[in-house]
Amino acid sequence: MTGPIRPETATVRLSRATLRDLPAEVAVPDYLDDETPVGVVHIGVGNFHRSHQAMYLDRLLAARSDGAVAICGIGVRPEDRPLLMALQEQTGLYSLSLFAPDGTVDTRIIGSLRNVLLLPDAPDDALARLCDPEVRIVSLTITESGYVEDATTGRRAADDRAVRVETADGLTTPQTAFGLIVAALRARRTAGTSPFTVMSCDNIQRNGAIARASVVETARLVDPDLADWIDGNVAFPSTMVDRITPSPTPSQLALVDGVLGLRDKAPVVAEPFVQWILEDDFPSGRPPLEDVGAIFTDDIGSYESMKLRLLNGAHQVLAYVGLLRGHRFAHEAVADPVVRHWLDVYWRELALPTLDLPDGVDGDDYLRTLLERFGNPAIADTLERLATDSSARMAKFVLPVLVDARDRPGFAELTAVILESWVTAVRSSSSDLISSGVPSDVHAAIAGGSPLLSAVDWLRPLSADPALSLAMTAVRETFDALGPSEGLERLLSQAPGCAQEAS
Ligand SMILES: NC(=O)c1ccc[n+]([C@@H]2O[C@H](COP(=O)([O-])OP(=O)(O)OC[C@H]3O[C@@H](n4cnc5c(N)ncnc54)[C@H](O)[C@@H]3O)[C@@H](O)[C@H]2O)c1
Ligand SMILES: O=P(O)(O)OC[C@@H](O)[C@@H](O)[C@H](O)[C@H](O)CO
Repeated sequence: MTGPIRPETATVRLSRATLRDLPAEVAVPDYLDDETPVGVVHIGVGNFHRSHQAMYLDRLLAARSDGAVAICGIGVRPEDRPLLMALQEQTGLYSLSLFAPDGTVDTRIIGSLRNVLLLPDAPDDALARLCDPEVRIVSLTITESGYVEDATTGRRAADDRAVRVETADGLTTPQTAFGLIVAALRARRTAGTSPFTVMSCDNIQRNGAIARASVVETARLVDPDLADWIDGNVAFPSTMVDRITPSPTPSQLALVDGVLGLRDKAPVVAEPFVQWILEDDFPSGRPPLEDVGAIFTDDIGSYESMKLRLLNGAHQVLAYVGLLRGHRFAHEAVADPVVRHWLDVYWRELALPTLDLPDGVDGDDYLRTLLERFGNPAIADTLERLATDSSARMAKFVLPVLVDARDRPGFAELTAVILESWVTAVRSSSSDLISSGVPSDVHAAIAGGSPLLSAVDWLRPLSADPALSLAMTAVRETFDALGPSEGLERLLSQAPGCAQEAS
């Protein structure tokens, strides 16, 4: 979803030299000439990293905080080349514009990304960066599908084609994020340099454990002793990250151009809301992120579950029900009473009862804030973005709710609507982004009309529920008879909890 990369024009470009030409209301970094070291290497320099972690480090650098560090960004996929080149030309500078629901836009230039490089173009430089003793953290936003080992889905590093290729030659030329991390940890161990901490910032429950398994099992394919050393000596804290960060729309790009008065080829737009909760497990040291709003906790699991089930899970329901109701943007979908009500049913009948909320968090407040965030028209989040990579997202965000909600009243009927809306929206979508995120087993089940519950691997935990199969047939019949949009309206009137007005 990274992009768009904007074409070359004659317009003056964002650069260190043109910072002084920006209007006074655009905050600019005044720390670019200092000697602050690069202390973090980040893999996956997409939109989100630049609206979130890079912004937190920008705040620390701007405050001249002890322990502030700059970032080196690395892309591992050739598709990242245009964005990374644009950032290189701008010496890592880019604008971050926060679009508030009232239409105000707050733009600042972020300077924490000291340099960027692409692994396939500069493998030696990339490895050298990770081996620099000043680097204490290697962080990741490589999407949920980027992790190669996951006990809950049965995914194994040994089955990953790219990992197999790079480990077959002993990781002399790492190609993946995990190959690069393992090669660097091996070199640091040999050199007697303490290991860095690996920090996943992807939306995955227990992202630290999934990152650990992905690194350790990649290492095991090259050297079992190294794998055990990594397992015993490297920290993998879990994190919960939150800020809705879509790809900019053309009108947002035009607005950012107008604000800057010059051309930024790599702008980021996001909502004003931001949250970062971390497990405090950084034995090699870390920046004082708590000074700029991050929260360290011993209770990371309950923050993760809350966010993944209530926000990301609801994004899935919103996307498929919203698409079937004919909407394009998240804010349009939540303004539709039928979609809004389905969201409320998902939250109150299924997701919320499965959660132990973190101390001090009120569920009603959290949901109210989510509705405001989803309803932000200025951010213009598309349902297409939310429906991308849908099979992985349904498995990670929605399935855990459904598994834990099996004894809830109305479970079969509500789950049937969620699953059938997903399949129907995916089947009827003309978007390549949406259909390419659905693996072949799901496509085969959809095309062959075979029962979804037994055909799709990640749905197996629900496959032994005959009431659910029956309810899914009933939903399909309603969609066939009335069309999905009207069908959703009809089914809503029969859904448990819908007599109560959505709060
Ligand atoms: N965008 C958001 O609102 C948001 C909010 C919270 C968390 N996140 C997390 O950040 C991730 C990235 O989101 P984004 O908005 O930056 O997306 P993006 O499309 O802008 O960037 C994705 C990045 O991931 C990299 N990537 C994808 N697959 C990879 C793989 N197999 N190996 C290595 N790198 C890979 C890409 O090269 C790119 O750099 C999400 O999947 C999610 O886990 C995003
Ligand atoms: O980016 P993903 O794949 O984790 O999920 C899609 C959206 O739900 C997600 O990007 C949210 O916008 C984000 O998690 C908000 O913090």
